[in-house]
Amino acid sequence: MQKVELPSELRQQGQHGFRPLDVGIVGGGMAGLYAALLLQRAGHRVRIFEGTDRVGGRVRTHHFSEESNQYFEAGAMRIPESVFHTITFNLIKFLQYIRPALPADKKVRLIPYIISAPGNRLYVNGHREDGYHASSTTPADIGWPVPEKYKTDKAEDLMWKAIGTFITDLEDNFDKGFQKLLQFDNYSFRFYLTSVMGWPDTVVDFVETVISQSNQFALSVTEMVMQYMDFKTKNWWTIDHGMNRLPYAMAYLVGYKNITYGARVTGLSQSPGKVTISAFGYNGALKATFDKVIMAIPPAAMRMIADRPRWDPLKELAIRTMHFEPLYKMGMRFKTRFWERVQPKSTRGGQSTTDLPIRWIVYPSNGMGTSGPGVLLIYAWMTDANTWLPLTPTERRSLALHCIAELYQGERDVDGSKIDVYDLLMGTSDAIWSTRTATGDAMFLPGQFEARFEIARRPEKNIFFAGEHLSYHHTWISGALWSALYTVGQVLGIPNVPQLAYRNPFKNIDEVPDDTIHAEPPSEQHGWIPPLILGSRDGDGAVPRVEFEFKPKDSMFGDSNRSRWGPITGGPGHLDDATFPLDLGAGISHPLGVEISDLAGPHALG
Ligand SMILES: Cc1cc2nc3c(=O)[nH]c(=O)nc-3n(C[C@H](O)[C@H](O)[C@H](O)COP(=O)(O)OP(=O)(O)OC[C@H]3O[C@@H](n4cnc5c(N)ncnc54)[C@H](O)[C@@H]3O)c2cc1C
Repeated sequence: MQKVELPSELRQQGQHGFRPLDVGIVGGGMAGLYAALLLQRAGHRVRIFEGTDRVGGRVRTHHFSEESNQYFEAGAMRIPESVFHTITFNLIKFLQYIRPALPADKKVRLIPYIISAPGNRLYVNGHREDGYHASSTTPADIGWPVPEKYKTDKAEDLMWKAIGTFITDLEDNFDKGFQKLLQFDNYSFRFYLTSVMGWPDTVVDFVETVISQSNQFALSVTEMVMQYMDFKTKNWWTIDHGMNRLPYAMAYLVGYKNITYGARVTGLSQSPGKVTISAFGYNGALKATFDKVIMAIPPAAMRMIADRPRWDPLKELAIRTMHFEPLYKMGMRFKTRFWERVQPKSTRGGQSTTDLPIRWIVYPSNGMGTSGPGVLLIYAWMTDANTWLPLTPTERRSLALHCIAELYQGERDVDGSKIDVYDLLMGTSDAIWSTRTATGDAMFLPGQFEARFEIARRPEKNIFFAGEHLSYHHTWISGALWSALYTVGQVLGIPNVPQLAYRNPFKNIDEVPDDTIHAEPPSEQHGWIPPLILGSRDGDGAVPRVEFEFKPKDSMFGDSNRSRWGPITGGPGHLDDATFPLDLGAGISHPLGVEISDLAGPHALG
């Protein structure tokens, strides 16, 4: 047996007499799932309450059909290979190397994501331009009216002049760099560009149009710098068969018996050393009492929990004001991957930029070069996303088709036929991230990092808070994971909880054979077996011992079951898996998940 050593904090915990905590986690997105696995790795028992019928939250792949590559990412779609995303890559490695291995349909495999490619287009104010690297466009290229001295400046060079120094500082030393950045937190990015950089408005507008989306520069300097530091990354990745694989693999490891679906948490109450969660679903109402609770939900969802303690006024202010921007995505399935066939400007992967309502067209990096149908993605942020909200699903489909038709007007397929997108369309599906849940992405307004961030992630006795918005790295999965890591540290009272990684929690991994992963406890010969459990493999050892009460909704049961009506209770010592509900029924009485509208193409509708 190899000699392995656990991080001292976890070791100490074992030596001082370990008592597993029962932790309730509200929200089965990336933050909730990651927190669950970290806690289980440290020997604690968790139960996730998820309001919808699936885990993953804003990581969501929508499949049009079972055939390969017929999907689009309604939520997260790509991971930049940059230092701030190491936590995500580490998680992926952990999932890849864990033994026993994940079932085939949960395996997570990275494939390259192409961020830009020859043939990508730029179409602004009716000007067409080869948009390969849209950010290298100059005002002169697209006839944008700017003072003479800016006419031949590339958008990316202008942007680098404005924020390059911040990014270099962050890369050198994140904490110091972030403090420096915070000096400008009260400035909107637009104000910074005009007042500190001295740019004329027209130059600001040009850069915002080509590099970003409408009104993004109203966000804080801090937010914009953090957002743009990743976009200069060269290598990007996505997950084969869809990003869904990531949360689904995590949920499998957490153990399905530790997740209750369709459970919208509507109440929280605190008593000394305990927190009681009330959840409501189509099938009934549930109350369960835990040692600690992590709220891994966005602030707007937190606001919708009316029945909860009122905390510090500044915390309530933070929950009320932390800004999220709307995001809109539509997957459009066509009979051919015409964008890869159109002559002469065909393209594989990358994205086109336009000022039309569709804003960005993302060409799939999966299935490139295959024949048969393919799926395009259109993607709009903030004000550009809002445009879509008042339209009906059919109007949204018509508008998107109209825009695509304008972009490919008069062009021909490699076989000589005219590109007729109306005829080629097989179906659309879209996701409006801002309607039901107010969860686009966290995008802080001026002053919000400085004044809202720390108080928002401060625990309230035994209630803790996690989620992408409580990280420095908004809009990314890595932000959600970082926030969970930090929060689990608060829960356990350990400052540096190791990430889930191929090499953790062992320090001297070099002595551990490559095919051994750290879900297996080291041997007893080291004097102590670490409390290392995972819900999928540790049987009832991983199931929380909690008191609970479940009141099934009468109408759900026929007369023969009448004797089961009324509260079902359970608690430490007599917990019975079968009675702790694993699904309260989702989506009917409390629609909570993102709205996804599926439509067939206009011709299919006849
Ligand atoms: C359109 C879009 C594109 C994105 N693109 C990328 C990308 O390319 N790369 C990248 O890394 N990241 C991307 N992101 C960001 C990334 O998806 C998020 O940062 C991350 O998934 C957020 O995870 P979370 O756990 O903090 O929140 P969420 O995913 O929002 O999870 C919260 C969960 O809580 C549940 N919930 C809410 N209220 C309740 C309640 N009262 N009771 C019970 N459950 C509740 C929700 O249903 C949800 O499942 C994108 C996001 C979107 C929306």
